[in-house]
Amino acid sequence: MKKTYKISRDAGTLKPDLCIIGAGSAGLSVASIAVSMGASVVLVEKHRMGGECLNVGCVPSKALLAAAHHAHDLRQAGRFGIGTGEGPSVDFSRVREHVREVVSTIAPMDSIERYTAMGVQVIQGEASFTDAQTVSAGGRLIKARRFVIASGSMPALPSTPGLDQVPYLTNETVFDLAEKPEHLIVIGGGATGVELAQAYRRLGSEVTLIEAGERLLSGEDPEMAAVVERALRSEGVEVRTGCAIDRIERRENSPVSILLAMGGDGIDGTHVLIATGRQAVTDGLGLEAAGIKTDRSGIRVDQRLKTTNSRVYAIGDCASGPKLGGRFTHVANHHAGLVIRNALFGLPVKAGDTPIPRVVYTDPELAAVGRTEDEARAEHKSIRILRWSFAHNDRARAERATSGHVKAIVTPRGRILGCTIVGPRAGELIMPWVLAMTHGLKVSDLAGVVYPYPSLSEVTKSTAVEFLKPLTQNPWSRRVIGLVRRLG
Ligand SMILES: Cc1cc2nc3c(=O)[nH]c(=O)nc-3n(C[C@H](O)[C@H](O)[C@H](O)COP(=O)(O)OP(=O)(O)OC[C@H]3O[C@@H](n4cnc5c(N)ncnc54)[C@H](O)[C@@H]3O)c2cc1C
Ligand SMILES: NC(=O)c1ccc[n+]([C@@H]2O[C@H](COP(=O)([O-])OP(=O)(O)OC[C@H]3O[C@@H](n4cnc5c(N)ncnc54)[C@H](O)[C@@H]3O)[C@@H](O)[C@H]2O)c1
Repeated sequence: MKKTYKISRDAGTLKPDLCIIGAGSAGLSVASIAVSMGASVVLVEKHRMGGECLNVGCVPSKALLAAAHHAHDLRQAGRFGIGTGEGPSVDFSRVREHVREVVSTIAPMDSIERYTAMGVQVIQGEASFTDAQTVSAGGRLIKARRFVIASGSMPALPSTPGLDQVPYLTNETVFDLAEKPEHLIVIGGGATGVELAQAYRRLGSEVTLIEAGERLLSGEDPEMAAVVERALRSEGVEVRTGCAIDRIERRENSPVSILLAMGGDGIDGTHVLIATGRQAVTDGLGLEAAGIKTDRSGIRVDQRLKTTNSRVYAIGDCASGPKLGGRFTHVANHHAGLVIRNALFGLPVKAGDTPIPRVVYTDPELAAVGRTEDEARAEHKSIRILRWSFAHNDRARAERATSGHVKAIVTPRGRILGCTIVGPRAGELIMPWVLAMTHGLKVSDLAGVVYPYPSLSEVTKSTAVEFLKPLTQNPWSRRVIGLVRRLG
């Protein structure tokens, strides 16, 4: 389709409606929506189109997990009467090929060619503010009506003594492994650490997972995260929580050895993966020249996602502010929509207004939206907890995947405050709860919908019906039944 706008040029200076820095999930979303609405857009990327999610984050990690789950299923096949002899044989270089193929089948969606064809002007190079209204990139100056910084995040390395003396992996390098790590030590028990620990264990590595805090997945409901932790342990992942690392060193027979502050012999491994969190990418952006302030978590934004320079927004992983929703691709995409509304149409927006789901793609998966039990108790005098176990779901029984349960938190009047699901396909099953919370539906609304039998989705109904049970025990209902009986 022919575009009706032109990027105005003034002695080589580009003057688009929007200049976006970073072509990861956040930047690409803003670019594609803005250009489809008729805005002129310049998009600057210094490294790979698609950013972290496509190249070194969500996509390769889920592809690796898919391979690992297949290996696991083969080991479990005997329970279904299927013989697999010696169990799976894992060819790591072919697993890496599979991961690369998945990335490369999605890559064209994020490519320079596709965005250029849409009408976006893509500049390859590092973008840097030269003053409050100008960015320099790829030898061009850009004076946009509005700027969007979507520069993402990178691994935050711990200051552990000795780390710089050993070869270590991060999410930026781990997917390049072509050989099985005989003993992988994963440092950090957040989503990255637990997903990759399970993936490598299922692919046949010995895995030790070291977490400084008292438990894995510290942001999630403790009893639900414990189900994931138990699953990891039962598969043979050595989980060490509450462990402060004193130093890392290379020993004669071990490329990496972790020495704990509590003493002991140390943990010897062949590889170490650092999964200790993220830090926003802010270096090289020239933020000071543009009057843009940062804090420890990233580029400071208000609820409209505006930085301390009102022409400039920051979104996705690089942004820092209350209630932004966490570092997820779907949050980056959601921020993109908010910026479009505010920057192009002048409409009021407020980040934090929308319930944001989060999913850890282990087996069992853990998915959550809204408050955990502790958070709800801190805010509300009275709450009700509704539970339903996958052990009571016929489809889960048929598939022999009965570990886990749904835990919903509601007010006494049935307003949904939060829900966490740990169990098979929890990431899909969380959606009715997200929909209900987004549109202010009550838990009784979820009970009043017909669900197909036998489906996992029936756990939603079963959980919601728990809310109605006390009503059915009300003496009034017995009286009404008695009255109707007497009427014939
Ligand atoms: C192992 C792992 C698994 C994950 N799995 C999931 C998942 O399953 N689901 C989920 O929702 N999230 C997941 N995430 C998080 C998700 O990857 C991020 O939240 C998401 O990629 C953030 O997108 P973004 O656009 O903000 O940043 P990025 O994708 O990091 O993009 C930023 C881009 O900006 C570019 N850039 C930076 N500075 C400049 C500059 N000065 N000039 C030009 N370009 C610049 C960078 O090169 C980069 O391409 C995962 C993360 C990891 C590490
Ligand atoms: N499925 C998903 O959506 C998914 C998957 C992976 C990552 N992500 C996102 O990426 C972001 C980063 O996740 P992450 O897991 O890398 O980081 P994280 O910050 O969520 O977890 C890091 C963990 O490392 C621990 N830690 C820090 N320093 C340590 C040390 N020296 N020794 C031992 N433990 C230490 C912390 O206590 C914490 O539990 C998160 O926002 C997450 O939401 C999402």
